[in-house]
Amino acid sequence: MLALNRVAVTYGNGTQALKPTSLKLAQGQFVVLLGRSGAGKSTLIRTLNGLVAPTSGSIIADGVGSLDGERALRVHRRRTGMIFQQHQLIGRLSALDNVMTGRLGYHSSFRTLFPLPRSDRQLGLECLARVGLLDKALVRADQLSGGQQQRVGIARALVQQPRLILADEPVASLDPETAVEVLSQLRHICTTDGITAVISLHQIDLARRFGDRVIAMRDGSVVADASVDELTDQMCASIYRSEASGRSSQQAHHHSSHSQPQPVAAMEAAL
Ligand SMILES: Nc1ncnc2c1ncn2[C@@H]1O[C@H](COP(=O)(O)OP(=O)(O)OP(=O)(O)O)[C@@H](O)[C@H]1O
Repeated sequence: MLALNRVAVTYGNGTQALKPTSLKLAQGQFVVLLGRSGAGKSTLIRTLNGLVAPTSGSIIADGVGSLDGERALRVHRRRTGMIFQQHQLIGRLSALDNVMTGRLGYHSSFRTLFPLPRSDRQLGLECLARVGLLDKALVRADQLSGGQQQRVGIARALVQQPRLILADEPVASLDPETAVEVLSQLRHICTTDGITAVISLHQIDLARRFGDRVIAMRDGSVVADASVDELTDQMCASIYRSEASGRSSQQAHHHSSHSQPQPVAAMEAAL
């Protein structure tokens, strides 16, 4: 549903955060991005909904075409839900009102001066029900637990009726058990609705448990791209080892210099 054709990003300060990258994301695929801090995961995620414009290359989305066009980008953004590490909820608003902010893209700025239509509120309540928080609809967001706030974040993405969900380290600030709950819920919803998801995580066990496909990044490049079935126990163990003991940068540079991402073999060195 989304194709990146040699997309590269260089920020204003000269940092090349994403080297020319070509990827195809199938509709309904649950894709996990792994990589150390600074590898370029956030940049890739932000590029996928046009928050960061590619310096070169193009992104084509099914049904809207190239995201270079303003109209195409607007339509694509409307059907792309974002989930953030720190939820980015408005603390003094209720859970439901936070969810409803996800509908704003569907209305003109003039329309949003007035209460949103009843059908939108109904949809908001349904989305809260799907994340198990219907009973918290009227509770202020800042009175919810971290896990509940993140579930409100999921509901806010869902109310957009998205084709694509992008999540930048959505469970980084949650305890391990809550992280699993939140990811299970997200995974279940994406599978049920056929939503494509691109999610950055730092835990390989979660990547393995929830992803269909794992993409590892290093220094702005995709260095490994594998289906989750190709990830063996041995490889995961070696990834943990290299994470724990610090990795050989020489080895990493060797791999990142490949113009084509390597499959599983490179995953070990990638992280
Ligand atoms: N707005 C920006 N302006 C300049 N440089 C940036 C900007 N955002 C990110 N960078 C740089 O681009 C590189 C990739 O950063 P990015 O945030 O994409 O990595 P990441 O893999 O998401 O890291 P993390 O796991 O810490 O979020 C880093 O060197 C970072 O310092």
